[in-house]
Amino acid sequence: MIQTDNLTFQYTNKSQTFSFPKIDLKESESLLILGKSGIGKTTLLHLLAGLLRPKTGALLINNTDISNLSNSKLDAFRGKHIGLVFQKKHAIPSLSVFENLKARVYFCNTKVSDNTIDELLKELDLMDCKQSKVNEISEGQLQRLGIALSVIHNPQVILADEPTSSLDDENCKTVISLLKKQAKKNNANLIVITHDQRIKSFFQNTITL
Ligand SMILES: Nc1ncnc2c1ncn2[C@@H]1O[C@H](COP(=O)(O)OP(=O)(O)OP(=O)(O)O)[C@@H](O)[C@H]1O
Repeated sequence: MIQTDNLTFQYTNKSQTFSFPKIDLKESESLLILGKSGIGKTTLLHLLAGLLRPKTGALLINNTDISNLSNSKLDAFRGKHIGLVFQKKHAIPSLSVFENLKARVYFCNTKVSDNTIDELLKELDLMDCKQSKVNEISEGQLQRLGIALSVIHNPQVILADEPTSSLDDENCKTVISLLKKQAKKNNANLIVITHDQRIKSFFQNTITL
């Protein structure tokens, strides 16, 4: 469950203040946030992830106002409840696919069995490269590993920053379907930000910034 109200943000030493529209998502609802380059999509996503702090406004995730949490509580909250799919891939190149997932579980301070990791690898068609180093796998596999890393700890909120912009039509469809499937599994909220108009039809709720 995500609610925002009167959310504004200003980067240090910049005059522009961003004002974001209200968001009100019930359990398991998804949202597509569209908008042209530079309008503030990534900024909004980083606010929702607690990576930036709002200038004003409320930001509730599962009834916790994350804008009021201390840095350490926010880190713990993010580790437990939020899954981030970044534009830039965040896997560790020198580790294998499996080791990356084990490392993510460790850093999220949670417990996930090796069997559960295998299940996720099967769902995302990554079993063949389970023991491969990240710098030896294909772009598509890397994209799917990004999804696996963002959902391995069963977050209540999945936030994806431009997950499809560099993909062809078929892979674009696959990635959105996988994100939606992973969100559905946990009744999680899925929020995708993009300027990729191809994925509009996959979402009932959309906001254009
Ligand atoms: N760390 C930062 N410090 C200062 N200004 C920033 C910072 N990050 C982004 N900005 C500025 O804020 C504005 C919005 O950036 P943001 O990345 O949120 O846009 P966006 O809509 O996601 O763009 P794109 O679609 O190109 O990724 C831009 O003008 C950008 O230069």
